[in-house]
Amino acid sequence: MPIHEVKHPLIRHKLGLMRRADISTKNFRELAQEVGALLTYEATKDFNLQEKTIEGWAGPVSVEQIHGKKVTIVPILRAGLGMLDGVLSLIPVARVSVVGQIRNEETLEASTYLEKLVGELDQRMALIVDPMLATGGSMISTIDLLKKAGSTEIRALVLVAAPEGVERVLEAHPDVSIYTASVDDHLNDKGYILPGLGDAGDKIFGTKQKDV
Ligand SMILES: O=P(O)(O)OC[C@H]1O[C@H](OP(=O)(O)OP(=O)(O)O)[C@H](O)[C@@H]1O
Ligand SMILES: O=c1cc[nH]c(=O)[nH]1
Ligand SMILES: [Mg+2]
Repeated sequence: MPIHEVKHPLIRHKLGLMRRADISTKNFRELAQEVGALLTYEATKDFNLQEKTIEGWAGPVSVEQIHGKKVTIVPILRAGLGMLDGVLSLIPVARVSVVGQIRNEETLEASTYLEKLVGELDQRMALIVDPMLATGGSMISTIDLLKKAGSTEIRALVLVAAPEGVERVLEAHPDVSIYTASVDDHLNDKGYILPGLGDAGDKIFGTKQKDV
């Protein structure tokens, strides 16, 4: 199923806390990382395991290890950095590929300003992280460039998604799975998600909130 709205009570509760208008930068940051980790838990639940015998405290013991899964985490700058540590807390050996996308606030078109990808993309699952999937432009542009660079297996982790954006992304890239804490109601006339979180980048970095 390409869209996974994760209904776990911890995620629902934490996302509810993030929606408060008066949330502090500190709390927003902490919760973005925590929900990022919980989405990672869900997005990796089909990873294959292989058995291995190791030396345990009482002799040889058979244990399970994740098999053959190299991962690159792809935070979309800026706001994606707000989830990166949460994902790394569960996949500490993952390589990080950084993509900068900025959305023109008038046209809502995304443009790429940084592309720093790790090697062997054809052998890695790419986990794109960005708190917000609004029109879908930033996500589509990121998936386009990852595929051009060799990625074949891509999953996207977003805190909140707009139905309009989900539809656009899945139309352009039906092979990509999206994991989100919520598919919200709709976009407003400025391309912001309602009820949404407001401007996630501004909340994470403590920059001035724009009039959304
Ligand atoms: O789905 P879209 O319509 O493309 O909108 C979503 C994008 O907009 C925000 O980033 P923004 O461009 O504000 O940059 P920032 O992360 O630096 O704040 C957000 O973090 C997503 O990347
Ligand atoms: O609702 C939105 C849409 C785009 N970017 C955000 O930070 N929030
Ligand atoms: Mg922003």
